[in-house]
Amino acid sequence: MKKGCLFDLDGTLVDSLTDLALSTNRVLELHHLPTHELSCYNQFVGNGVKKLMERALGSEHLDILDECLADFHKIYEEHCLDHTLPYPGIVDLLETLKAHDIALAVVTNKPHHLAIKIVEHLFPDTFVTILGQQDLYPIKPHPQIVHIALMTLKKGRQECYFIGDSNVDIDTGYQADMETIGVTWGFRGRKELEDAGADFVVDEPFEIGEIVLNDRS
Ligand SMILES: O=C(O)COP(=O)(O)O
Repeated sequence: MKKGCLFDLDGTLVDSLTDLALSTNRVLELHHLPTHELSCYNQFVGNGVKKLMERALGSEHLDILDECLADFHKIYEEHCLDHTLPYPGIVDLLETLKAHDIALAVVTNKPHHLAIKIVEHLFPDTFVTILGQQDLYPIKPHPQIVHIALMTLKKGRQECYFIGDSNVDIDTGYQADMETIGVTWGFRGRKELEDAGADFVVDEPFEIGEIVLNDRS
């Protein structure tokens, strides 16, 4: 049986799209630029805040990227828990996994301090470690952040699943030589996860529990 799960955050554990989109659109408004529909942000999120802002600005406005990033950090820090909630079934799943002594970690491209703020608020005392984007290591899909999480969990890569909603997550798990579970309720959907080569693709959180607890490897 597997002994640990490494979870992506945005689009996997929590639906954070509205807060990310509203904060980014607020930055665009401050700079008198056109805003984007909420649905566009499904594709903008996943490679960290810098990439999110680059995508929202478009290639013709990258000269103001640093300014916009500073504005985003201020606005999003204040609003990151306005609408952000766990997806239905996630809290039950995490409780089931914990009850079976599965060690849990969050591995996200969201800025580290905000990942901690959101996860500790929505899932207190649930995760052994929460790792977000910081200058100490590259963002996903580079596997270094996974190696740090596994060391903290004191688990080997074959003992854990990497679970996420995007090709970045599946690629991260692949590069770390782990089995991967793609989730379809997040920002990207089944096709992207299958194309990325996910070992499993699930439509409901409880299915993760079934895969992890029935694992015979
Ligand atoms: O900020 C992002 O790019 C999204 O972070 P994620 O790794 O939790 O999907």
